[in-house]
Amino acid sequence: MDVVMTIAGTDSGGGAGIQADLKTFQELKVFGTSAITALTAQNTLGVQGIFPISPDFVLQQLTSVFSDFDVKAVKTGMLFSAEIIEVIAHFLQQKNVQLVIDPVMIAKGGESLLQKEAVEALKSKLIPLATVLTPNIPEAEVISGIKIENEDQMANAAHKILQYGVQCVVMKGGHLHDQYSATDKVYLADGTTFSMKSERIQTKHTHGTGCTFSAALTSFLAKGYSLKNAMIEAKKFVQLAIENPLNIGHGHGPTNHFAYQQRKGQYEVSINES
Ligand SMILES: Nc1ncnc2c1ncn2[C@@H]1O[C@H](COP(=O)(O)OP(=O)(O)O)[C@@H](O)[C@H]1O
Ligand SMILES: Cc1ncc(COP(=O)(O)OP(=O)(O)O)c(N)n1
Repeated sequence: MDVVMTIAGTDSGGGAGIQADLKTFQELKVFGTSAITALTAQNTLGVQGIFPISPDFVLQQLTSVFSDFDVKAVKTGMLFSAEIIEVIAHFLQQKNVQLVIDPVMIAKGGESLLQKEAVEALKSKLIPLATVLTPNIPEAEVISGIKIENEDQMANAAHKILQYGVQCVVMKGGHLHDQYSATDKVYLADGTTFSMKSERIQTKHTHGTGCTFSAALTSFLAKGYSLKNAMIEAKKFVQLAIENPLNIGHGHGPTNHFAYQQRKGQYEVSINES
């Protein structure tokens, strides 16, 4: 059994964060472990409270898991502070794992999940260790310092981020103003690029899509898929999760982690090489 880990914050409402990651791991038949960076009191309407965990205790969780399991791949989500990022980066730089970083900054309701002064630590300490970085458009703007309104700016931002030392950047297109499609663009350090296009689902139930995508990507990497195939299957996982909503909660509801196993044979992501 392949062992994976999520280093992230909790979501008491179960749609994002640690809960979304573990549900995704379970559906993809990898063994999920975790190190929790912060507790959030959260539901589909927003984040009502944040209780950060001390950096020492984050380290204790990492040490417990790694001293016992052969962890193949790790993903990070909500990291909250520079101090927590520094502890994680110091720990992971001594480990031989594939690392997926979802640079979570702001929740859908506008609440900050990463302190502003932590962005520098993310850029200088953690991103250089990553196999893949999966920013949404606003996160890519903060990390690169480039405003993104068109494809050229997207490419410029991705190439600037690649210079921080990460091997691959996936610019997630959920926030792009495209009525018909949700296109994620993938930029690799070797200069190759491809895009993954799917139909844009008209729904408000997209809470936790970024967490779910990065957890699925981490699972497929742990199972030995190539970077490209892991990316394509992760996109399929999140598309089916959005397309088959659970319709629970009174706000932006969670996605459906069960749908991939039920319907994966019925859906293909459209790939465009360039
Ligand atoms: N309405 C939608 N229809 C289909 N796919 C979507 C939709 N919204 C987001 N996605 C997909 O969900 C994933 C997460 O994207 P995004 O919303 O940009 O990230 P985040 O949740 O981090 O803000 C991406 O693969 C994106 O293309
Ligand atoms: C604890 C926690 N982690 C991450 C997020 C953000 O999740 P994301 O997948 O980006 O989804 P939305 O915030 O856009 O719904 C979160 N809310 N909580």
